[in-house]
Amino acid sequence: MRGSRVVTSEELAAAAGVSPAQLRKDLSFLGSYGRRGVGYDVAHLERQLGEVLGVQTRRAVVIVGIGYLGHALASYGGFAERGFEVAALVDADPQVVGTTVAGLVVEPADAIGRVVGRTSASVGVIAVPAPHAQPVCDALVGAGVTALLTFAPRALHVPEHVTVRQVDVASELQILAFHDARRRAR
Ligand SMILES: NC(=O)c1ccc[n+]([C@@H]2O[C@H](COP(=O)([O-])OP(=O)(O)OC[C@H]3O[C@@H](n4cnc5c(N)ncnc54)[C@H](O)[C@@H]3O)[C@@H](O)[C@H]2O)c1
Repeated sequence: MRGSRVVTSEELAAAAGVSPAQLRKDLSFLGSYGRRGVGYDVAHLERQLGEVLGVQTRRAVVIVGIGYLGHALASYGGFAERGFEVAALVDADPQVVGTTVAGLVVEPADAIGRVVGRTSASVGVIAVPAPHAQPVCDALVGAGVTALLTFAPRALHVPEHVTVRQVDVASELQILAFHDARRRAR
C-alpha cells in the first residue's frame, strides 16, 4: 500500500486482518466507496479517514510522569507517524527534572501551565502514581489540555469538554485470563 496510488479491498482487508466484505462495509459507513474492479484511491482514502478520525492536524502531546512507563512512552517512535508529536516531558522528582529523555529535557511539575502554553499541547498523557493522577489531571485541564490518556489506575474527574481514555493493562490481562479459563473448561 505504501507508495501505491490505488489499493483493493482485498489488500486492505488482508493488512487489517478482516474480511474484504467487512472492510468494504466499514469504509462505506465513513462514506468511502472504492471503484469496482479498481479499488480505493489511496490519497483520497487517507484524507477521508484523517477527517473522520480527526487526525489531520499534528497534535502536540505532553507526558507527565517520566518513570518506567513515561520513559517507554517518550522513547516510542510510533506516535509521530500517527500525527502525535511528543512535545514535552514533565516530572515532579528533582532527580528526574533536567535530565534528557528521548531528546527532551524533563521539566518540573509546577511548569505544566507554561509547558502546555509553549507547546500548544492539546493531549496530555498521565503516567504518575495513582494518588497524583487527579492533581496532574487538574493542572493539565487548567492549562488547556482537552484530551487525556491516563495509565494511572484511578478514575479521573474532568469537565464535560475534556475526553479521557484510561489504559488498564492489568484489566486486559484479567479479561484474557477469563477467556482462557473458559476455553480450557470446555
Ligand atoms: N495501565 C497499565 O497497564 C499500567 C502499567 C504500568 C503502570 N501503570 C501506572 O502508570 C503509572 C506510572 O507507572 P510507572 O511504573 O512508570 O511508575 P514510576 O514510579 O516509575 O514513575 C512515576 C513517575 O511519576 C512522577 N510523579 C509523581 N508525582 C508526580 C506529579 N505530581 N507530577 C509529575 N510527575 C510526578 C515520579 O517522579 C515518577 O518519575 C502508575 O500510576 C502505574 O500504576 C499502569
